[in-house]
Amino acid sequence: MWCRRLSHLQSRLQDLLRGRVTCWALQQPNFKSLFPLAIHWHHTASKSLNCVWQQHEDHFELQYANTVMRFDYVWLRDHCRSASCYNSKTHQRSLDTASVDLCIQPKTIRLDETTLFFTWPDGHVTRYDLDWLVKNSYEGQKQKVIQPRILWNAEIYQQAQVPSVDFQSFLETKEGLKNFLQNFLLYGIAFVENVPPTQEHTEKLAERISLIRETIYGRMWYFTSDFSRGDTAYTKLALDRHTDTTYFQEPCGYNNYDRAVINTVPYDVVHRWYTAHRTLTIELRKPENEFWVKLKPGRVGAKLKRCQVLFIDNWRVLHGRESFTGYRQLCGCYLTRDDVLNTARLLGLQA
Ligand SMILES: C[N+](C)(C)CCCC[C@H](N)C(=O)O
Ligand SMILES: O=C(O)CCC(=O)C(=O)O
Ligand SMILES: [Fe+2]
Repeated sequence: MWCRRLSHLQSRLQDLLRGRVTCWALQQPNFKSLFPLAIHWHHTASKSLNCVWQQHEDHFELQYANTVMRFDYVWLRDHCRSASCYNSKTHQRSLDTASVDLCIQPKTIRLDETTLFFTWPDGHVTRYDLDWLVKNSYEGQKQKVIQPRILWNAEIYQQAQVPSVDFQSFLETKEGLKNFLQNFLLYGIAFVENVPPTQEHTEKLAERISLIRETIYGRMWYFTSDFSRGDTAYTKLALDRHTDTTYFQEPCGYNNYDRAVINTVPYDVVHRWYTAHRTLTIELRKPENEFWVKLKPGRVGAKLKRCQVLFIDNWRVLHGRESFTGYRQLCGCYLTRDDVLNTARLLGLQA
């Protein structure tokens, strides 16, 4: 139902009379009864369509599917999907965006069934399906359900009883992989159980969902407290919660240990940063925000036992450890975010 405040319609009417609004397609017969003047409306679509548009000086306004959308004219020209503007095989734009006149306006706009046709001054015709416009408009995107995320603390996560996925099911079934990724996207961590405790099997798991990112620590890292690298990770010391590789141009996430000297901002901004850092750290160190996992050892003595693999989204969850004694070896790798999200999307998940 297109029901605007009367004052709004009157101001629109004044626009109309001043020639600023060039056309409407209105399917509300009762609309005319609001105004004494007879106004000529383009009834170019089936009555049930209920689609109204206005061509303003600097944008195109469309009301359809209970959404009021506003489109820039350069945008409407730039997103043309005609054969000369768009390669439908590669889904790539052929049109040179920089060639579009920034003051472009359509010469005519026509609605035929559910397609809007824009004819540009050079005669080029761009067609848009109404549903495509809703889906790809700024206003339509705002309504889109974004990937749900569950914010949790230790209690919430424990109570959620999030099931782990079995190694075999993860590797061999779409269902197992999808369930794992669904949990990973919802919580930012997810477990695979029953994994043979070898680097090869861990690598196989990782490659199931992503490319493995090679770094200065190697492709798959297999490390222990031998200080083979000049880093606390290669000791028995505790590690406070953190994320890794904050010193990379494409870090996994931020980390206090590795933070370099702050010398890019003046002292007063530095102090504001420390205050914000303190607020964050207090929150992060609240016991209720710590979820402790005792990773099952894959090897006890000479006996190999199946273990579990934990995947962490470094943009959502930090990791750390307690100090320990005895021999401990950890195997893992860094995954590329784009590829994890791509695998999730290929399985139909919102990521
Ligand atoms: C051992 N492993 C490769 C997993 C991590 C090494 C990370 C070292 C550094 N402190 C950082 O947080 O980036
Ligand atoms: O030893 C662990 O459990 C984690 C070590 C760590 O955080 C790291 O290597 O970055
Ligand atoms: Fe780490």
